[in-house]
Amino acid sequence: MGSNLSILASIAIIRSSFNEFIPQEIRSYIWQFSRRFSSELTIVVKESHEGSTNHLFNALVTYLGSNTSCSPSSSSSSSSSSPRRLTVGKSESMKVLTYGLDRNSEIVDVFHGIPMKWGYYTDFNSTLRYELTWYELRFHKRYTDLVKNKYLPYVLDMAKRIKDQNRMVKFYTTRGGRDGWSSKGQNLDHPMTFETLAMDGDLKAKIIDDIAGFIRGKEYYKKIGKVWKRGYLLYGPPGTGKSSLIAAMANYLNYDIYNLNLSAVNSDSSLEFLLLHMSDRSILVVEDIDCSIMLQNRQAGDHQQENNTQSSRPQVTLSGLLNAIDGLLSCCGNERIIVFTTNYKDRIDPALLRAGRMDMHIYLSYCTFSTFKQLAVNYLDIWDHDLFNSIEKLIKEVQVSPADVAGELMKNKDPETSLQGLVKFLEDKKSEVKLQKPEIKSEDNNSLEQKADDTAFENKKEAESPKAHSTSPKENNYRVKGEFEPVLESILSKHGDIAANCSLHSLQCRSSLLEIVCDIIWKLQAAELKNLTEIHLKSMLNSIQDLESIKLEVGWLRQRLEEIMKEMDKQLKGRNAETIQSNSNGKLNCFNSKSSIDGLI
Ligand SMILES: Nc1ncnc2c1ncn2[C@@H]1O[C@H](COP(=O)(O)OP(=O)(O)OP(=O)(O)O)[C@@H](O)[C@H]1O
Repeated sequence: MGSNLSILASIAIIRSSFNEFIPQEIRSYIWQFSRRFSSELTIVVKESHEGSTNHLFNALVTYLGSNTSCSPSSSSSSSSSSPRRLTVGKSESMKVLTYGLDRNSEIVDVFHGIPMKWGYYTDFNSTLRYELTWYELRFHKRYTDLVKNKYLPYVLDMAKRIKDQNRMVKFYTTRGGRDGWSSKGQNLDHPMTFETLAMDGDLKAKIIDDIAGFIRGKEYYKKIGKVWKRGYLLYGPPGTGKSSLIAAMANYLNYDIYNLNLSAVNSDSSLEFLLLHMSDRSILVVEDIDCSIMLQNRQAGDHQQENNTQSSRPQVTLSGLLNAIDGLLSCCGNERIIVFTTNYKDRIDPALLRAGRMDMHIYLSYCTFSTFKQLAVNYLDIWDHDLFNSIEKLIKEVQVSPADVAGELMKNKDPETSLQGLVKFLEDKKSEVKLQKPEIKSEDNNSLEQKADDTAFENKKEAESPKAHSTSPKENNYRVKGEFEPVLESILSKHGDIAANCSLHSLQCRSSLLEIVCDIIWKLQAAELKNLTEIHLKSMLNSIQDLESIKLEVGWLRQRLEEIMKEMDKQLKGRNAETIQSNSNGKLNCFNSKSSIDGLI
């Protein structure tokens, strides 16, 4: 293969010298004469075709240009020899320098082991005062079908990919109403990549795998009859990297971002209009989906009416959004990614979150030690330091976002000073939390959220207390998400090993079931209790009944959920219809959170 290539390269050099020194007319005559005896076929690709732009010509400019600069297009199915003269330039819409064949130069592209001999020629037409340019492809006649059916489509496809890879990612925003997207789009100059994004290694690898699988999945999606799109829900506290992850995705895929501000869209038809005017290979982002519109109220009845009572301006409805995501409308685009972000996953209607709409739910957590270590590499260029041990200990004790940590690390370029600053910041946070304890415990504080915090705090305190627990997740080797560990610890401590008699025996299955229980407790004790709806409660009860059916001992939790359900019924019945419509929408607005989980764990 190597010697073949060098022979072909030498031929190309001789040909290009020949082109430089022999006049065009004589060259044409010689070629025509020699081709009578040749087994080669020549295909000519002109700049325009049937009166309009020839896309194959433009694709060749990109494809052959990239081959000359040894860029990624030299895939396993194709390799090429280098030409002697190149052109080079950079346009505003490209991230990199782009190369091209210079006039009258040639290159051999080897496709599946077969030489494809390309030449780029120009001729000045003095009558039209116009320079004609064209590419010629020469290959052995026996490969005609291969060239037509495989090679040329391959060139078109590769050129598109190379162009997409090299072009600047654009960022579009909604202009409101029927005005569509901001017309030109801004160049997205966000430097975040998966290399610089600080995140636990496994999760990062899982996300990259998922995205890579998606972009390779054209045939698979076609085969299973699904629209080629994928949804990601990014949730977690502020400053944990949701927007950064979106930027990393866009830079990895080289997809444009369409940032959809739902509150600026005044009807379902405007939303349709916007989605129809997005390009393929793009990411649709709806940030803070829980705040954008009153999407969580689907179960309460007529949305339009509901929305109109809450705001004088009509808005997008939940069914409009669902239709946009996976109704017929979604078939109008290909290779699209939809990303929702929220700080409060529980506030989103489950219909929006189900698989097929949001295929992967990604929790962005508070800063862990491994996240910190990546930030230290990014910001200070250090992999280790004497202060790392203290930081590891402190980071486990306080909840700080990667944004908080990044902010501290940015304050000083000297690692010692910067890390000392971070240690101080974490210690201050720790003592702030300690100072807040008596405040939260204050008897006369009746606010629902604080009571919920209070209970959460009590549980955390119990989990942190040095008093030995009779059963701990670690003792049982149960593995649950980090944020559930204290909850599980409290459950096991109060109720013993509730999975001991479970009919599923593997540790992994039991851990997953315990995560469901923790999730329910978490939801009950979290500050979002005021948003608890009847539908949420019913779904929790269903899960608990399923868990009981496989002998998980969660009768205590079922009983409590039933009590809450009864209380909710009582409250809803007690209110008059008008109040229900304007206020509660089936939510447990004034249920006392403390009593909902008091004594549970
Ligand atoms: N995981 C991370 N890796 C690297 N930098 C991060 C990460 N998380 C946050 N940062 C830093 O903090 C800044 C804010 O983070 P970002 O906007 O991505 O958080 P967010 O979760 O989207 O916040 P919000 O919920 O408030 O919108 C980023 O510009 C970045 O500098």
